[in-house]
This record gives sequence, C-alpha cells and structure tokens, in this order.
Amino acid sequence: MAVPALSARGLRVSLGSTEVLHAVDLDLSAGRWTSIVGPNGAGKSTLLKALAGLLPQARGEVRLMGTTLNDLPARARARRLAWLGQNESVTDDLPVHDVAMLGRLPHQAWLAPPSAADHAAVERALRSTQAWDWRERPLGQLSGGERQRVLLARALAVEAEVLLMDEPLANLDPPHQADWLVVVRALVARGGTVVSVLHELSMALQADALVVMAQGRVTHHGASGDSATHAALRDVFEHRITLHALQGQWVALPVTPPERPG
Ligand SMILES: Nc1ncnc2c1ncn2[C@@H]1O[C@H](COP(=O)(O)OP(=O)(O)OP(=O)(O)O)[C@@H](O)[C@H]1O
Repeated sequence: MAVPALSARGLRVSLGSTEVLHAVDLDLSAGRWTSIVGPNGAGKSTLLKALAGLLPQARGEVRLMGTTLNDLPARARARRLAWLGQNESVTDDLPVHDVAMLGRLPHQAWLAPPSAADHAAVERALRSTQAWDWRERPLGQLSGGERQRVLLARALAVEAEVLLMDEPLANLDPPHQADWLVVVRALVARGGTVVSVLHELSMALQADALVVMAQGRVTHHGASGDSATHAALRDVFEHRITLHALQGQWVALPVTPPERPG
C-alpha cells in the first residue's frame, strides 16, 4: 500500500483537564482531498491542529509521508506542510503582497531577500485567489472574504505537498467558494494532499473522502459518495440532515424539527 500523506496513531489531545481527542488512528491518502466533518465541538479543529503538529500537548504519533512529524526540523516541516487556520492574526498594516510572502519564509535563507522563485510563487498564489490586484493594499483595509483569500494565498505560496485548512470558506461568497474548489482540485490533480475542516456539508461532500467525527472520535472514514459515509453523516447529525443527489453532486439539507402540538 502507498505511504499515506498523513497518518495518526493513538492521537490524543487534552485541553485543560478534559481529553477532547481520544486515541485517533487515521491514514490520509496522498493526492486526495479529505474533509473533516461533524457537529460543533466534535474535535475537528483539534484533530487538524494535531495533524499539523501545532499542539505540543498532543500525545501519540503523526507521520508526514512516513516520517514522524517531531523528527522533522521545523523549517523542513513548514516547507512540506502548509496551514490555513481560523481567525489568523496577521499585522493589519502589512501589504497583501508581504502577507503572501510570509508563506515563503520556510524556503528562504536567514535574512536573505526573496528570490525570483519566491516572487513567482507569491504571484501565482495571489492570482489564483484573485488577490493580485490588491497586492499593495494593507491587509487591514480588506473585507473579511478578501482577507480570507489573501490568507489562502499565503498558504498556497508555500507550495507544500500537504495543505491543511480550517474553515477555509469562512466569509467567501459562492463564486469565490467555487474558485476555492478549482484551486483545491488543481492542487490534488498535481498530486497534492488537501485536508479541510468544513461546516458547509454540501461543500465537504465534494471532497474525495470524508472523515466523520463525533465526541472526539472518528466514527467513519470513507469516500464522500459512499452510502456508508452518508449513513455515518446522518448519525452524527442525529438524523437532522437529508442528503440529495443534485446535478451529479451530493447536497445536504438541514431538517427542521416537527412542530410540537399545542
Ligand atoms: N481551551 C480549551 N479548554 C477546554 N476545552 C476546550 C478548549 N478548547 C476547546 N475545547 C473543547 O474541545 C472540544 C473540541 O473542540 P474543537 O474546536 O476541536 O471542535 P470542532 O469540532 O472544531 O467544533 P466547531 O464545529 O464548533 O468548530 C469542544 O468540546 C471544546 O469545547
């Protein structure tokens, strides 16, 4: 079997005195887009952060292409694994171009100016999220959705083999959600691995595979079109969703509770 892009064994995380991720075992194939889904508080963001090596308190093992994450020097890890988190804090005064250039830091020698390759990667990334025209504007002057597209560009500029994104569609309007899909599919077509936490189930269902979570555990991992995956989804959402095939893709709709008599 091919080496998974990311794998976890016995991955546990405690926040405060509470264990919120309980011994997760997971293999995420390379060259695929996987979405992590589940109800609020299921542990999705915690799992993604632990897979990115961002939680020092995590116990268990994470491997990136077969190498234990903790054995990789920080810069090598940052070149191979890119991260787009929720509510990222970046100095608002920084121009958009410089924000995207932060994604190239793991490629640059200490105090060296950006190379031609760095500039080319930043331009590619900003153009792919339609943020190039704002390159001289300070980040703080952008709307929420525009800012999100710049932060996506920063993550893309890393040109890492694995890209982890927590709620990447936050604030994006439908056309830019569709553009995000195009970017993700292009990455995967080139052999990249994408893992996203998505609340919007209809978008998540467009991934190749879904990791379904509830109460700090993975309850199912399977192809997004499989009936077993759909059953797992309905279960974790307590049968408060229905799934429908529409124009070749799956769509999830919330079910309103029946009205109480009297
Ligand atoms: N600092 C903390 N101390 C204690 N518990 C925490 C802390 N941060 C998060 N938690 C708890 O950990 C659990 C998992 O949180 P996490 O953010 O991973 O869930 P999630 O599935 O991403 O949720 P959501 O869909 O609401 O974003 C939640 O029950 C949350 O209340």
